[in-house]
Amino acid sequence: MAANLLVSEEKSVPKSIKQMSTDGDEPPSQYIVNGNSFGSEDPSTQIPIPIIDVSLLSSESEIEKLRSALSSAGFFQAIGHGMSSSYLDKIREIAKQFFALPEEEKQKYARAVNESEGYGNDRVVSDKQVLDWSYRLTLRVFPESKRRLSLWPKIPSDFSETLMEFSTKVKSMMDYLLRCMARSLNLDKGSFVDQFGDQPLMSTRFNFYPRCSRPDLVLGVKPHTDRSGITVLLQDKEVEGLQVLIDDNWVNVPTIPDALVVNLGDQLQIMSNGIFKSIMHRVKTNTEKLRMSVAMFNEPEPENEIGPVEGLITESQPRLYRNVQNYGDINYRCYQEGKIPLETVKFAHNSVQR
Ligand SMILES: O=C(O)CCC(=O)C(=O)O
Ligand SMILES: [Fe+2]
Repeated sequence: MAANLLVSEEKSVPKSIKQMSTDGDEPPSQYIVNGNSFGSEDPSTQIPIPIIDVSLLSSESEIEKLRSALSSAGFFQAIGHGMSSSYLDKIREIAKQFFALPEEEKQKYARAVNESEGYGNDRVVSDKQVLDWSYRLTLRVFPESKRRLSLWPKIPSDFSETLMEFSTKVKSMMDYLLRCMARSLNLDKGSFVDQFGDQPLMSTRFNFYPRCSRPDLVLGVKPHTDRSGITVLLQDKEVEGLQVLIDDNWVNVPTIPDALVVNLGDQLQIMSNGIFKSIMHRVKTNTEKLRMSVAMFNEPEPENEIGPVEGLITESQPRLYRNVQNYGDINYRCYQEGKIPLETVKFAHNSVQR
């Protein structure tokens, strides 16, 4: 069934986004978002984006701020994470240098059709799919044994070393945050992080969004929730574009140069029995400036069965989700079939609770 939905990625778009961007072309129909533009954009709606100081999370007041941010929006800007401004600039710099390489050089790391790792555009899974106005380089960083080093750029020469170091730092921040999240709900501190297992999957995605002549019609990334457990995002230092859906309004996430955006993915919504939210987000395009970002996604070992933490299942808050294995596959299949992945793993209340 699903295989029928796969279309040839090569055939789908004749002219590259880069070329269309340079030529100022009117984007072709495959890129036009119509009909599914749920949520409204009202610049007068000022919803403040929570800021959490990671270095203060030993205090009860900051933990409470964390709980409140994750249970309302599932999302915050992290400061006090120990990575300096110049260090974060170094990460932005390797992204910038890679994307500035001639296309021919970048193609050495091209993503194979129907694979997720490597350099290229949006992965095409359906004829009906609206395409993202972006290029990305996706690389698995953990477990180390699953790195495909042939896809790691040789230029700039410090790319691999810089990425390995950044991944290690982000991973340890994520593990710490997962413990704090459990603490914020009065759970054992391993309640979430232990579900990731010994060999969680962590990938990085370098995103590059060229200028676009029709930001009113074309998105850098379509509305989605992340399939991960937890995502950390380094935004462009100057150019905004990320928006989150809060109370049916698309809210801009301002760029704070030293902050890392943290958002939960679907698998934390499952583990927290729906208390924490996996936020819907998207990326806008713009006519003036290109934008870059670096996302790190961490998700449980696929063989691990994950599910709502027992302590969060109560009479007033019954089990919302069933236990699942390999949520990544479920998410991918749903995406192909146009279903909302989290809806398909909801617990049927007439079955026996485990
Ligand atoms: O570029 C961004 O700001 C966000 C990208 C994103 O949501 C993703 O890669 O999943
Ligand atoms: Fe995302």
